[in-house]
Amino acid sequence: MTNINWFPGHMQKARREVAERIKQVDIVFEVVDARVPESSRNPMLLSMLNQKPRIAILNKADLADPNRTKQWLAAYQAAGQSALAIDAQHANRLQQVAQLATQQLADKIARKKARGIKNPHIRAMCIGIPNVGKSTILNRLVHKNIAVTGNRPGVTKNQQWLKAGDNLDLLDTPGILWPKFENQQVGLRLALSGAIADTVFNDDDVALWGLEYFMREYPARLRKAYGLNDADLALAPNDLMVHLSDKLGFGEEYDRMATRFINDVRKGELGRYTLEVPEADHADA
Ligand SMILES: Nc1nc2c(ncn2[C@@H]2O[C@H](COP(=O)(O)OP(=O)(O)OP(=O)(O)O)[C@@H](O)[C@H]2O)c(=O)[nH]1
Repeated sequence: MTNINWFPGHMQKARREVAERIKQVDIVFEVVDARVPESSRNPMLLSMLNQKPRIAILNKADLADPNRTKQWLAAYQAAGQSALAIDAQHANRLQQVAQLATQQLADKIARKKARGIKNPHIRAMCIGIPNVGKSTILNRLVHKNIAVTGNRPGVTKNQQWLKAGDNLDLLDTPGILWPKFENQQVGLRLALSGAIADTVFNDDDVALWGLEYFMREYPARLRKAYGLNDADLALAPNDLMVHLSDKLGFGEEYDRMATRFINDVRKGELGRYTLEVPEADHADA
């Protein structure tokens, strides 16, 4: 996992580099974490795209709540945005990436064919915040086709195109954007899911926020994972944390309990979860 301190200078440089590379592709694969589809995107990408087509790839769908993933895909669809949920780790549904890109660029491909180009190639790149799985997707897509397709005119010399299918070429390095902590909730969601491991938050705050979220949204998971009953789940989150600490043998070492809870969530001990649902007016999804 890339560990980057996003100082303003870094952000500007990353932004410039990504914007420059976007110019070289026909379509952008915007990779997000399916457990935090909104919080793990940088809204600034939209302005950098300059109308360039994009496919939202909700990666790590194996860790996310399947019902909520469906809701997210429906929200994207309702907003006219093509989106796909995949599990790059296990190479699940990856072939749909190329299919969707071909569909979305059908007009452009047809125009090229009309000009006599027999097999027009689509040029694409993965973009996203750290740790969402950009490199895994890239590696999986080029897996069987590791051959480098060579430099193209107008492309920075040290950048290469990798063959990712019969008519799909991928830029060899993904574009990294910084996470955007628009509000505290965004940061807490990213921290709890482990989308971003190092944040300004301490474990106590992240764990308490997470426990409250699970009590509200996924109480049955807590019940099962920690053997809790109705009375336990009726406690205030703070009191439940104290109760859990006692129950799991951490006593008054609440910080250890907090870390344990966060790790349980991240490792999937509490099942598959998604920490946000699409808003009704999810206009720019
Ligand atoms: N469970 C699960 N894990 C995944 C999936 N895709 C990637 N990972 C894991 O997520 C971690 C980050 O994946 P990377 O491909 O390195 O992510 P990246 O976006 O390239 O990260 P940076 O290099 O930090 O920008 C790795 O441990 C991967 O194994 C997925 O679909 N499911």
